[in-house]
Amino acid sequence: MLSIKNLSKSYKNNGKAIDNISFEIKEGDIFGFIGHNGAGKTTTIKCIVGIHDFEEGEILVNSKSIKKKPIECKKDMAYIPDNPDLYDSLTAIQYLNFIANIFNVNKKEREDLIHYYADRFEIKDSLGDMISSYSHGMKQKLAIISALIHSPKILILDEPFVGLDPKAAFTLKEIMNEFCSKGGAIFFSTHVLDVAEKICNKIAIIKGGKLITTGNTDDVKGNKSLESLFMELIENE
Ligand SMILES: Nc1ncnc2c1ncn2[C@@H]1O[C@H](COP(=O)(O)OP(=O)(O)OP(=O)(O)O)[C@@H](O)[C@H]1O
Repeated sequence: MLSIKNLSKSYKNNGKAIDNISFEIKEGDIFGFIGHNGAGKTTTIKCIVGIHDFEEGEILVNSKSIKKKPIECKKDMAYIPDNPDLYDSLTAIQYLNFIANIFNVNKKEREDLIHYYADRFEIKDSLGDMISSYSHGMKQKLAIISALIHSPKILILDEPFVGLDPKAAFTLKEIMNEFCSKGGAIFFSTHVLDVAEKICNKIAIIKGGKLITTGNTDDVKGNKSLESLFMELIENE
C-alpha cells in the first residue's frame, strides 16, 4: 500500500535529514517508526504525505507516485500531524463537515462516522462547542475523527499518543486495530516504545536520518524488549 524507496531529503543550510531509507507497508500493517529527537521521523512523514519535496527516491501510495499524482495519493491517505492546526473559530461539527465536504463524503456516511467516532472518544456532547474551547487532548481526538471521515486506506500519524489521556490512548489503539483488520494500513511515529511493542507488527528504527533496522517486530527485537534493543542500537550504531 505504501512503498518508500531510497528516500533522501536535505534541508537548505542543514544538510541531509533523510539518507537513503526504504521500507514497505502492506495491507493490515501497523508500522511503528521509532527514533530519537531529530532522527528524521517528521521529515519522512512530511515527504510521504506530500508536504515536503525530496531530491532522491520514490514514494508510492497504492502504486501511485506522491510526486506525480499527489491528489490521487491524498485521497487514499489521511495524515495527522504531531500538533494539529484546527480552525479555532469553527465549532467541532462545522470543522468535521468542512473536511467531509472537501472529500465529498455523503450526508449519511459522514453522520454515521461522526456519531461512531465522537461516541468512542466521548466528545459527542462537545461537538457544538467552539474548537477554541477544546483542550489539547480534545483537539487531538477531533483531528483523529476528521482524518477518518473520508474512510482513507492508509493512516499516517505523527506521535498520535501525545496529549491523550490513558482512556483515549486505549480507544485510539482499538480504533487502529479495527482500521487495519478491515484492510487498512497505519504508519505512525512514536517515542512510546511499549505502545509500539504492543501494537505494531512491523517497526523501523531511524537514527541520524538513516534506517538502522526494520522488519517484523518479533524478528527485529528477538528475545529483547524493544526499549533495550532501541537503547543498544542508538548507543552502538
Ligand atoms: N524546516 C526545517 N529546516 C531545516 N532543518 C530541519 C527542518 N525540519 C527539520 N529539520 C532538521 O532535520 C532533522 C530531522 O528533523 P525531524 O523533525 O524530522 O526529526 P524527528 O525525528 O521528527 O524529531 P522529534 O522526535 O524531535 O519530533 C533535524 O536535524 C532537524 O533539525
